[in-house]
Amino acid sequence: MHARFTAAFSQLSAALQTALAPLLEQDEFPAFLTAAQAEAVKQASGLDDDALAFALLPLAAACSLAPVSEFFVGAVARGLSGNLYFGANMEFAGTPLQQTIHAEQCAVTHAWMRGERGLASITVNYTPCGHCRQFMNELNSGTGLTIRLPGRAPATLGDYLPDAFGPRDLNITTLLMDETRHGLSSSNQDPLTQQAVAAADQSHAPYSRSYSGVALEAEDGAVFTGRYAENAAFNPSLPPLQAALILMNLSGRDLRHIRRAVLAETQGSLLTQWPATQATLLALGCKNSEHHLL
Ligand SMILES: O=c1ccn([C@H]2C[C@H](O)[C@@H](CO)O2)c(=O)[nH]1
Ligand SMILES: [Zn+2]
Repeated sequence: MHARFTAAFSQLSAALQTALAPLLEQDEFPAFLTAAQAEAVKQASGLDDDALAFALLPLAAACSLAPVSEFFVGAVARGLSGNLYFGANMEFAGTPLQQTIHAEQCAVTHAWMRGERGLASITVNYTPCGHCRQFMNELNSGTGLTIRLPGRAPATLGDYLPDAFGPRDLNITTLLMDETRHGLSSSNQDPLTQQAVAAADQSHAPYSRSYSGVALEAEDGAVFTGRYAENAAFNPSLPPLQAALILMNLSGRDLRHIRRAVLAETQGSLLTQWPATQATLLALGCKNSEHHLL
């Protein structure tokens, strides 16, 4: 089991420990449970869907990187498939606070990057901040998304975000997690570049149409990709590097072990991710970053 989970795992009920041990002891626990795995864990532990999501929160929070706040937030997103995806907040020393990833953004992006096409609910160990409420209002579940917090009755995003401003106010109909392709391709045959291009092709950038994606190669050869996710209110948008860092962190790898990085983005568009991407990578000790214009 990855060392970050041991303390949280030891606090779980005996039945839940027995049910989760085979998953956590895999060579690389991917920080999500398939619907079938979640069903088996429910059977073995006697927990229902909601109780299981709450019980998993300490494990999700154990994935937090919080050198600034030392405030460890965990989230578990349930996809329409029934899969359960972990999320945790991630802070980056040596960068502006704007580079921070909230636990809710992490869980949502995790689900999206693994091909989930919508969310049913999200369970969080603290009340979601305004920025997260706005970030989640970009999802195709709209204000109907169920939010579960400790000690509160389940409520919807609409309850937590009354009078919401969202994509429809800007006449946008393709929502976050909707299937989308922009027809982007590149003749460059480098595999890492191709992965960054594929991520850009599936990015959510209906406001700027500045599509972008990132591919990271870890020192052990593993590759992590990230798609850009824009938000109707602009500031809660999540850059493509952050999406890739989410998958790398959740895999259990140290973010200071990036061997090579590629940012692919559309040429001549209004926005660019390049300076911020390069700066955050430098703060993580990665000097080997490339900019591929499409
Ligand atoms: O809804 C919230 C509120 C805060 N945080 C994180 C962001 C930052 O890392 C830390 C302190 O705000 O907690 C979240 O993950 N979700
Ligand atoms: Zn937040």
